[in-house]
Parts: sequence; C-alpha cells; structure tokens
Amino acid sequence: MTSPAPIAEPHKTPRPDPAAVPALSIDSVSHAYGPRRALTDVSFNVQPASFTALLGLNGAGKSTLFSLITRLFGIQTGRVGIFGHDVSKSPGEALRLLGVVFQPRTLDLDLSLTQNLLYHAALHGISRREAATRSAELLGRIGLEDRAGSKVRDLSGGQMRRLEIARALLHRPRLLLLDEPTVGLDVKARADIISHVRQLVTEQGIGVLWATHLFDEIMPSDDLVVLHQGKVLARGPMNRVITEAGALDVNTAFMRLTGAQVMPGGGA
Ligand SMILES: Nc1ncnc2c1ncn2[C@@H]1O[C@H](COP(=O)(O)OP(=O)(O)OP(=O)(O)O)[C@@H](O)[C@H]1O
Repeated sequence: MTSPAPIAEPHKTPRPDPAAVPALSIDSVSHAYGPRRALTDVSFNVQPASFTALLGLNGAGKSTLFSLITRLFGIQTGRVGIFGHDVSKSPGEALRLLGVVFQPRTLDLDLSLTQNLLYHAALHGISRREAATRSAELLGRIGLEDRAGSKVRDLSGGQMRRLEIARALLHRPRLLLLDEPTVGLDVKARADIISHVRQLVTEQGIGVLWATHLFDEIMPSDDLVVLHQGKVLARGPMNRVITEAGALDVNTAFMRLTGAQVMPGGGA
C-alpha cells in the first residue's frame, strides 16, 4: 500500500491560539440512557490545528459523546459548540464545519469509490461538477486514484478507512471527529491512517478529536482527555496530564487516574 499523500497544499503550520474560538467546546454535558448514566458533566475543548486524543476504555462514553456532537442524539444537559455555533440552536452552521468517521464502516460496498464520494457530496449540496473535481483530488491524495472505479468491497480495511476520511473531508470541514478509526487494521495501515490525520492538523489547521483506547496512538505534543465511566478524569497537554498524575508515561498515568489494569500491547 502506498503512503497517502498530503491532502492539502503544504503551507505553514498555524500554531494553536489558546484565545481562538475552540473548534469544539463541550460544556457540562451529561447523558443517560434511561436509568443508566453514560456521561456526567463532561467539559473540554478541542483547539483548531490541534490533535486531541479522547482516551477511554470500552464503555467510557466516547461513542455517546460523538452521537451528541453529531446530533444523532439530542443533548439532554449541557452545550456543544463547533467554532462557536451551538449544535442544538444552529445545527446547520455547526455541522457544516464538522467531518466525522464513525467506528462502524458506513461505505456502500457495492458502489465504486467515486460513487460513494459523489453520493456524500450530493448530501452536502455540492454541485456535481465540483464534487467530481474534489473526489478526484481526494482520491489522489489518499493514493487510491487508480481504484476510483472499483467497488469498495474490493478494498482492504485500511483503504476503506482512508476513503472514509476522504469522504469526511469532501465538504471541507474545520473539525474532524474519528471514533477508534484504526480498530481491526494492521500495523502499517494504522500508521498510515495516523500520519495522514496528523498531516491534516499540521498542514490544513484542522482540529481533530481522535477517540482511542490505544496509548501508542498518542504523541507528547497532543492534548489528552481521559474519559472513564462517563467522567473526565484529566485533560490538557499530554505531558502535563502525565506529570499531574505523578507518572512518567501515559500508560502509568492512565492506570493511576482510573485504577484500571493496563493491557499488554499498549492498550487501555
Ligand atoms: N443505546 C444504548 N442504550 C443503553 N445504554 C447504552 C447505549 N449505548 C451505550 N450505552 C451505555 O453507555 C455507556 C457508554 O457507552 P459508549 O458506547 O458511549 O462507550 P465507548 O467509550 O464508546 O465504548 P466502546 O469503546 O466500547 O465503543 C456504556 O455503559 C454503555 O453500555
């Protein structure tokens, strides 16, 4: 598999400005499924041009949070803002700036790569001609231009994920959410996906929220949110979270914060 090329024209990396409007703001969000509490008073921000890792075990509440941000579920308590637009009050403006890669695959396996992209572009009201141009450009940048007419069914798992990321970028969002996007991929495909998304941050200034339970997907320069049993136990630059937990590495910090056993192989 060829490494994906950068999606944007290279330009200077914008440094995150702490005073800027956050790409994503989660303020005091709680959610319950009937009597079962899934999220309790969750608050954190994702800055533009930053990579924020949302680290949590199975059942921590990551997918529930994604469902609230994307409006699959109504917000029961609290507020979610995307570049200052309240997703409950101004969903059109907010969601226009958002791209999402959900944990389950959502491609149509019997359509071609291009057809999948064109269908998604039509949902966003992008003209057919513009959609064709953007699709060809994005397929080139993920190294799949020669597969444009193939059925998605014939792609590898890593290629499908790259296509899903390309699809999420078609409407040129400024915030990208990815829910455990590397699950089930081999080491090379995982590395390709991670470096591709990190390029989007450094080269296009996109804010990224990356949900994971894998420590080795987090880098010292990342912002980290530790979510456990629906509560935020720590948030901030990774090195600060580690230091404040009295630890020397993220694995130990996570274990101290949550009381969880760290699994061999670098996963929470
Ligand atoms: N539709 C639902 N109905 C009832 N309870 C739910 C529902 N979806 C999730 N839950 C519960 O809410 C809590 C949070 O689940 P959620 O799927 O958000 O966690 P997660 O961090 O995404 O986990 P995973 O990594 O396994 O996907 C869990 O206790 C889960 O059992």
